[in-house]
Amino acid sequence: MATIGVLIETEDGNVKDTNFGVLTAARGQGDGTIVALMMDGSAEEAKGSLEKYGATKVVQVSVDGADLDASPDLKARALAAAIENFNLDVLLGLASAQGRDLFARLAASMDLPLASDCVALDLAAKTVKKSHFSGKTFATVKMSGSVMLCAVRPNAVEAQEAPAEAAVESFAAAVQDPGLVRVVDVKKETIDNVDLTEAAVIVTGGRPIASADNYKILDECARLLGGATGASRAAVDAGFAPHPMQVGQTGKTVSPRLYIGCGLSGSVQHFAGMKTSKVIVAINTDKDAPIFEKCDYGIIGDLFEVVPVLTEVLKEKL
Ligand SMILES: Cc1cc2nc3c(=O)[nH]c(=O)nc-3n(C[C@H](O)[C@H](O)[C@H](O)COP(=O)(O)OP(=O)(O)OC[C@H]3O[C@@H](n4cnc5c(N)ncnc54)[C@H](O)[C@@H]3O)c2cc1C
Repeated sequence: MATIGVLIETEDGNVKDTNFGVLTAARGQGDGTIVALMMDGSAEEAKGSLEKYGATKVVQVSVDGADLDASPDLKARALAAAIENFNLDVLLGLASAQGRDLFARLAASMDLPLASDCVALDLAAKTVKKSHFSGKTFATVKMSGSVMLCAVRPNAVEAQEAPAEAAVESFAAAVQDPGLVRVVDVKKETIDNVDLTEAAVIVTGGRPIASADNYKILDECARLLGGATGASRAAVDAGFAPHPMQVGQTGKTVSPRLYIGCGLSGSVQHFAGMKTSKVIVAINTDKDAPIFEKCDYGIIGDLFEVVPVLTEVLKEKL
């Protein structure tokens, strides 16, 4: 039976909600020990939320006197030391920008197999299902090696609570910084939006949105649902939205619980980025639009009429 580690990501010191789906994926797949590894934030503060989703140990990983955020290689080395110290058979984490970077360094430094963008896992069989070719296909991949490294697509596994008792520990890794790369500055996206790749709800506007200002109609609806606003490439190319909002083959890959597409034709390139959404709702004036073949619920109507009504209803109900 495997001992499973989960690398926890935080934002502004708080545990991101998307970690809970990864903890859920880890549960029931090993010997019952789930080690949550934290390299930022506070293990003491995170304990309550992590044990609610099944973590049995929460470990603060550090390197004496070092700023791990400034050296991605040092961070990977510290994580490698933690894997060895806690005898992990598997390490799971988020396939976020940070997770993809760190897991790739870890796999290279430890010469271990890595599967990124996983949407389903069978750790006993050492297989994972992962997205391939911009989401056009899914591959089931068999992994070998002493430790499996898997980065899981945010929201791909639905978070389910399973309360456990977690002990908190500290682990100071005795590792050296190879000094190859140093982060000197970090610039965050300036758009006032929840991170698209981790949002549980996304309201996306296509070409007919017609102006940057009109996105406010979608923003209001998305905010009420605690979600983010996205855009199609046609809308981005027309200058109505910045590229960080683009969903699709050449934009972001997302997997929210609810995806509301407003004025999207349903192109394969757009679907490449959002087809693993749990529920897809389409609003389109054309009853023959291809998107109606691919959605769970379709509304034939003008987004400028439908979305404001939806927003008013949400205001009443929420
Ligand atoms: C290599 C490559 C990569 C690409 N990558 C991406 C990508 O990452 N993301 C992406 O989105 N696209 C991508 N594209 C572009 C893609 O092929 C489509 O052109 C694009 O997705 C179309 O955007 P759209 O659905 O917003 O616009 P349109 O195709 O113009 O569709 C608009 C839809 O809105 C409906 N409509 C019109 N008015 C209203 C209204 N008032 N209310 C409701 N519905 C209305 C219309 O009936 C129509 O179905 C890529 C293309 C290529 C070749």
